[in-house]
Amino acid sequence: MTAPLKHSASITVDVALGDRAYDIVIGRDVLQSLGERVAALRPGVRTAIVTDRTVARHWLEPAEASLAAAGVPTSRIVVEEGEGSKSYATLTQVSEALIAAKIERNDLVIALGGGVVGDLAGFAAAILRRGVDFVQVPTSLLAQVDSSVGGKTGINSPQGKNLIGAFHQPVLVIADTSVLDTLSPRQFRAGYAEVAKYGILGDEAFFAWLEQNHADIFAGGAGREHAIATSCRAKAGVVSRDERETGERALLNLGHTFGHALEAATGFSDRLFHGEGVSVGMVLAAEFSAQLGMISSDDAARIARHLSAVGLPTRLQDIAGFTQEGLADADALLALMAQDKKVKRGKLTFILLEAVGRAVIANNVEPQLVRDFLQAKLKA
Ligand SMILES: NC(=O)c1ccc[n+]([C@@H]2O[C@H](COP(=O)([O-])OP(=O)(O)OC[C@H]3O[C@@H](n4cnc5c(N)ncnc54)[C@H](O)[C@@H]3O)[C@@H](O)[C@H]2O)c1
Ligand SMILES: O=C(O)C(=O)C[C@@H](O)[C@H](O)[C@H](O)COP(=O)(O)O
Ligand SMILES: [Zn+2]
Repeated sequence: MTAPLKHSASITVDVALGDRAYDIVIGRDVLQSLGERVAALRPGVRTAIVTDRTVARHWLEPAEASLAAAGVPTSRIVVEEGEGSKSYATLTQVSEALIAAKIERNDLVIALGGGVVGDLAGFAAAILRRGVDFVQVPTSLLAQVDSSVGGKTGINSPQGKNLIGAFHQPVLVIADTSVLDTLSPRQFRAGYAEVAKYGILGDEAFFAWLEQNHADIFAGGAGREHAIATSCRAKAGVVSRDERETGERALLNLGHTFGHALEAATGFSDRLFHGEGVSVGMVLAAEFSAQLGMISSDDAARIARHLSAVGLPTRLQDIAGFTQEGLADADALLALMAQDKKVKRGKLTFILLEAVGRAVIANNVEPQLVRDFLQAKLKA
C-alpha cells in the first residue's frame, strides 16, 4: 500500500446493497455539494437536519446554505452533545420535532454530526411514520470511518450500549474531511481507534501503513483521506456481504465486548469516549487471545504499542476514576457483557485475534476464563 502524494478531489465508495445501495462521498469541502446531491437524489424533497449544539455552532449554517442554494427546504433540530443524547428522552425530543416539522414518508432526515447524532437521528428516521429515508453527514473522524456506514442505528439503555435500535441504511453519506479541522484532538484520537481497528481485524498492510503514517493523518495531510477511504471500503465490503450481522460483520465488533461494558460502567460519560473504550477493548482482546495461545505476545504488544503511541488509553488503569465502583470489578464487568448483542443462548461471543490482520469469531467463550483474565488485568 502506498500513500497518495496529494489531496484527491473526492473519493466515492459504493456500499453494494442492491436496491438499497448508496454512495459514500469523501473529500475536502464536499459538504458544499450536499444540497445539489440531495436535490438530484430526491427531487422536490423536504428535509430536517438533526445535529448537536457543538456541531451546529461550526457546521449547521454551511449545511443549510448548501440546501438553500439547491432549493431544498429544511428545518433544524438541535440536541445536546454527548453520549447521553442516545437516550429515550432525546429520541422523544427528535421524533416529536420531526412530526411537528411535518416530515413526510418521502422526505429526508439529515444527520449532521458524530456517531451520537447519526445513531440517534438514523433510529428516529427508522421509526418515524414506520420509516423515512435519511442521509448521513458525519462530522467526527469516528463517524466518517465507521458509524455513518452500514445502517446500525439506535440508542443506549441504562443496562447497555445500543440495546434499542434498528438496521436502517442511509441513502447517501457525505464525509467532508475539512470539517474535522474543528474536532478536538481527544475526539480525533478516539475516532482513530476505529481506523486502527480495520487494520487489526483484517488488513495487516494497512496497520503497518498506519504505524508509519499516523502523524500525517493527525496533521490533516493527504494520508487522512486515504485512511478514511480505506476504512470505508473495508466496512462497505463487510456490510455488503453480511448486512444484518449473521456472521462476518461481527468482526467489526473487535474490542467492543470489553469496550461497551467499560462505557456502561463509566455511565456513558466523558470519562471514556466510545473510541477510547474500543482502544482499551482491542488491547484486552489481543491480550486475552495471547493468553489463549491464539496470537503471539509480540503481535499483541505491537497493537498496544501503536494505540499508545497516538495517545489512546490501552489499559483499564488509564480510564479516569479507574478505582470507582463498577469499573475495577471483574464480576460487574462480566454482568454488563452478558447484555452484549453477540450473546447466543446465554454464551459470550468474543472477537479474538490470531495475528495482526486476522480476527476470528469465538463463540461459547467460558465466562470464568474472562473473569480470571480481567481480575489479573485489574491487578496488573
Ligand atoms: N452505528 C455504528 O455502526 C457505529 C459505529 C461506531 C460507533 N458508533 C457510535 O458512535 C458514537 C460515538 O461517535 P463519536 O465519537 O462521533 O461521538 P459524538 O457524536 O459524541 O461526537 C464527538 C464529539 O465531537 C463533537 N463534534 C463532532 N463533530 C465535530 C466537528 N466537526 N467539530 C467540532 N466538534 C465536533 C460532538 O459535538 C461531540 O461532542 C457512540 O455512541 C458509538 O456507539 C456507532
Ligand atoms: O457496524 C458494525 O457492525 C460495528 O460493530 C461497528 C462498531 O464500531 C459500532 O460501535 C457498532 O455500533 C457496535 O454495534 P453493536 O451491535 O455492538 O451495538
Ligand atoms: Zn465502534
